[in-house]
Amino acid sequence: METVRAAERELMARLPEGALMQRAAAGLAAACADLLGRVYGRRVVLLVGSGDNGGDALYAGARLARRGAGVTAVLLAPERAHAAGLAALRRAGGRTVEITATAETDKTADTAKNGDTAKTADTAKNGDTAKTAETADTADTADTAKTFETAEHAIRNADLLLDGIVGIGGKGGLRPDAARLAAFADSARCAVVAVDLPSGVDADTGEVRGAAVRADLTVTFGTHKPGLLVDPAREYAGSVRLVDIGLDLPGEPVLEALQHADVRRLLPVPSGESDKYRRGVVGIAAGSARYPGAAVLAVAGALRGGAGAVRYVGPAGDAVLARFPETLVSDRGPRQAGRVQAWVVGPGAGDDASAVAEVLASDVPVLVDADGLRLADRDAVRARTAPTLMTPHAGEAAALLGVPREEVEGARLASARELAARYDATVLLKGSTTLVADPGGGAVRVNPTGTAWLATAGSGDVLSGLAGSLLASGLGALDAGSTAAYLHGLAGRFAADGAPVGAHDVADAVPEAWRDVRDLAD
Ligand SMILES: NC(=O)C1=CN([C@@H]2O[C@H](COP(=O)(O)OP(=O)(O)OC[C@H]3O[C@@H](n4cnc5c(N)ncnc54)[C@H](OP(=O)(O)O)[C@@H]3O)[C@@H](O)[C@H]2O)[C@@H](O)CC1
Ligand SMILES: Nc1ncnc2c1ncn2[C@@H]1O[C@H](COP(=O)(O)OP(=O)(O)O)[C@@H](O)[C@H]1O
Ligand SMILES: [K+]
Repeated sequence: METVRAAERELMARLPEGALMQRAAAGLAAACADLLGRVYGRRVVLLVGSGDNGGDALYAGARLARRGAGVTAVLLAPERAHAAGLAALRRAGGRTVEITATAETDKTADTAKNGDTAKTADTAKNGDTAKTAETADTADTADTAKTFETAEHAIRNADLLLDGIVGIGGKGGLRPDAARLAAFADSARCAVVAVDLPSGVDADTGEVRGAAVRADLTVTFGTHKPGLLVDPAREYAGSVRLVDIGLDLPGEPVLEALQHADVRRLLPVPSGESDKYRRGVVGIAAGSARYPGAAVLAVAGALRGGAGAVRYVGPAGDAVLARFPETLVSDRGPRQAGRVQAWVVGPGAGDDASAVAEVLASDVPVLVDADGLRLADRDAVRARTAPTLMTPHAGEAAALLGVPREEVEGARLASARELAARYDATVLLKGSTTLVADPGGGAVRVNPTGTAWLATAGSGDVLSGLAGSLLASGLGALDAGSTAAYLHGLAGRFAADGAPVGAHDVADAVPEAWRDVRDLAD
């Protein structure tokens, strides 16, 4: 987030004080109004932390109050709440509930004990304040419980809840009092809007440590924070709306997502001079007596990926030919199977280590999947001169990294990068958010088309064949992996259309995905 902060600093130096926050708050209030439909008479609750994220919530609350909403701000650290934002809310007729900090978790309780009369004066002046913290001496456990109870009551009766606890300034997991408010937000019946990002998620990595707010909508400012696009944080964010506050972000982004127009530019299209060999031949070394279906599905994907021919090597030749008579089947090992422009090795391959070693020793691009990942020698992968694309799911990535699966699922971005660095290979990490990372660093590609309907046995085999075919037709590993994931996701959506499908249905829908990209780009 340092780039965002630097861009904000630069812009703030050129703008009148508070202008950026006003832009943010205006966009936030507009998004809330859209969600509410009618603003007048609605009950809006703001969860307000001690930083500028709370300030955004307060200013947006003031705007909604001016349009007739009944707005209550729950102040997590009343003495440190954004002063101008709070004043604006009060001027607009908003109410406040002041959380008395749990003594052992927040030093502001001590400040209060020293006689913080400003708070009392404020509340007295503003007669509609729900909590009356007479003197600081009453800041005991019972008082704390009471303020939380008041907050919970307000949240239970709200039509809309804004989470302004922390934004990009949040450090580590939410502290206990903030976590308690996040839990209230979780049980709220109304829509929850996160300000900039759901409190408790890491803006840079998408990691979630401990409690975090689950939002229906996140209104984010200036730029999509990388964490909002990667699970698990993505799930906490709900849908994401970007408010342009005029930031000019320098440098390379951490994440990027292909769009239709990008994919169309990448898709190989045969020309007048093409023949089947010039379009590229992809070799599939997959399947076993136990898992012949993996070979069939990988070939099914490969036939739809742009290569001019698919060569199959392995013990499932009969099954492959029965389904796809156009396949060139060889009963010899990969080394003797004839020339290919790229290999796919591993799906359903069992323990055939020699096929994996032979393929890795070739000088053409190689995609390693499934069993192949376990059997691939790391030094052999690192020593390759042609590109290597590895396509693990979280469990396979965890085994390669020597960590529990949950660790990969909780830190997808870091895991994909780490694996790419260790193997000096491009890594496509499959799952709820598919990421493709190059070994040299640079922006990681996040696939925007995925759907949970793809979580069906064998759909990874289809993806391998598809990506291998794109490698054979000349795309680099990053482009082949991300283009395949894009088409695969679309194909999953078209095939499923809201109902369960098998992996072969996904393969059958790839041409439809291809046409969609070609026809709808721009
Ligand atoms: N800059 C700009 O121009 C613009 C910025 N904008 C907005 O500002 C936001 C960034 O504001 P920010 O930098 O004030 O930090 P913020 O996210 O409010 O958090 C810091 C506060 O949280 C606290 N805290 C920290 N960790 C915590 C935890 N684990 N659990 C609980 N509390 C924790 C921390 O407490 P402390 O550590 O100081 O005790 C501190 O008080 C940004 O996301 C966007 O919304 C927009 O208006 C556009 C213009
Ligand atoms: N929850 C999910 N949301 C979106 N895509 C998913 C989800 N779960 C799995 N997928 C996708 O489904 C495919 C499953 O592949 P994989 O795990 O290799 O299964 P298999 O080995 O059975 O083929 C991958 O493309 C993966 O990204
Ligand atoms: K927030």
